[in-house]
Amino acid sequence: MQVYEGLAGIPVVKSSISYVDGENGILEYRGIPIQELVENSNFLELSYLLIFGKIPDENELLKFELDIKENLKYFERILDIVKSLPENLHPMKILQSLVPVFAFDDIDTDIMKEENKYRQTVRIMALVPVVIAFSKRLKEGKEIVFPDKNFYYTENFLYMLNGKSVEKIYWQTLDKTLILHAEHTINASTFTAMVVVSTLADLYACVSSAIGSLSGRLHGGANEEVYKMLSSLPNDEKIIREYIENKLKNKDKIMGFGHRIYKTYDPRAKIMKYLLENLQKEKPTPLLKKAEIFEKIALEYLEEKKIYTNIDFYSGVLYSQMGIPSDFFTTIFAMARVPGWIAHCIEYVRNNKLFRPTQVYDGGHNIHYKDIKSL
Ligand SMILES: CC(=O)SCCNC(=O)CCNC(=O)[C@H](O)C(C)(C)COP(=O)(O)OP(=O)(O)OC[C@H]1O[C@@H](n2cnc3c(N)ncnc32)[C@H](O)[C@@H]1OP(=O)(O)O
Ligand SMILES: O=C([O-])CC(=O)C(=O)O
Repeated sequence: MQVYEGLAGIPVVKSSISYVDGENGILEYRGIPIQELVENSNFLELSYLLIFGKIPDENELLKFELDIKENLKYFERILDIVKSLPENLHPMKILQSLVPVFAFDDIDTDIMKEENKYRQTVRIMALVPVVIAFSKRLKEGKEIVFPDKNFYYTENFLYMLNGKSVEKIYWQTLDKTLILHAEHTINASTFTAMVVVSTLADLYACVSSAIGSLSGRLHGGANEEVYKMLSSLPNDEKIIREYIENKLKNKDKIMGFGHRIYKTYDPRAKIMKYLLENLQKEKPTPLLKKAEIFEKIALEYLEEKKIYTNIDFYSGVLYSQMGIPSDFFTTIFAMARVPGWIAHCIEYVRNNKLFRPTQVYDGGHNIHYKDIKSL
C-alpha cells in the first residue's frame, strides 16, 4: 500500500475560500487576486470576506467591527492570566495557551450552533491582539496599555503594543501584511485546525492547536529564524555566500525559501518587499540591503531547483522596521491567519467527516511481553 508522505498533492477537501496556482504565482481569496485586496481592502473587511464568503455591506462590516470591539471588555481577565505565566515563555506559547481560556464562562461552545461559531469568531479576533500586546509590554517591563475602542483593529493593536498611537503608514502597512498572511489553502496550521474541528471541538480549541502548528520553523516560525540568520551575518557578500554554500553542503534548509505549493516566486513576498521599501522611505534600515544581498545569492543556488523566496523572508525585516521584537513575529502571523483558520473550520464542519487517516503498519507481531525484572 502506498504512503502519501506529508499528504503532498493529496486533496482532502473541496473549498471555495482561496486558490493558489503555484506554477504561475497566483493567489486569490474568494476568487479575488491578492494584489487587489491588499490595495483596496482592509483586514477586517477581508476577514469577513474569508469567513462569510462575501464582501460585507457597510452595516454588516460595522456590526462585525462592533462585535469584535465588544469583546475587548475581557482585557483585564487576559492580563491576569498572562501575568501568571512564566516570564520567559515564548510569545507563541503564551498565545497558544491563552486562546482556549477565551471561552471564560461560555457554557455552550457547541460548534454546530451558528450563534456559537459567530461568538467564538469575534471573541478570538478581539483577544488575540490583546494577548500579544500585553505579553510584549510585560516582557519589556513596560506599563500595560489598555485597548481603545476608538481605534481601528490594527491601529489599536500597535497602540497597545507600543504604548502610544502610531503614524497611519505603520498601522496601514501592518494591516496590509495581515491581508497577505490571512489565508493559504490547506497549509499545515489550517489542516491542524480542520483536524481538530472534525472532532466537533470548538473554535478556541481549533485556533489554539493551529497556533502550535504555525510556531514550527518549517511554517510560520520561519520568519523569526530568517531574522536571526540575517542578524547573525555581516553585510559582506563573501561571508553570506560562504554561509549559504555551507548550509546547502550540509543539506540544511535556508529559512525563508522554498514552498510546498509555489514553484515560482511567492506573490506575497513581492508585495511584502514593496511594502517594506515604501516604509523605508520613512526610516531606512541596513537590514533590507543585507536581505537583498542574501536573497540574490541564495537564488543563484536555489532557483534551478524551483526553490524561491517565500512570504516569511521579508516579513520579519518589515516587522523589525516597525520596532516589533523578533520573538513576536510569528504571533503577528497567527493574528493574521485567524480568519483563514476559522473560515476553513466553519466551511469544513458544514459537511463534517472526522479526519482519521490510516497507516501502513511496519512493526512486528506476536512479540511476547517480558517483565522488566526478567530483563
Ligand atoms: C508560511 C510558510 O509556511 S512558507 C514556508 C516557511 N518555511 C521556511 O521558509 C523553511 C524553509 N523551507 C523549507 O523547509 C521547505 O521549503 C518547506 C518545508 C517549506 C517545503 O518543503 P517540501 O515541499 O516539504 O519540500 P522538501 O523539504 O521535501 O524539499 C525538497 C527539496 O528541496 C530542498 N529544499 C526545500 N526548501 C529548501 C530550503 N529552504 N533550503 C534549501 N533546500 C531546500 C530540500 O532540501 C529537498 O532537496 P533534495 O530533493 O535534494 O533532498
Ligand atoms: O501554504 C503553505 O504550505 C504555507 C503557508 O501557510 C503559506 O504559505 O502561507
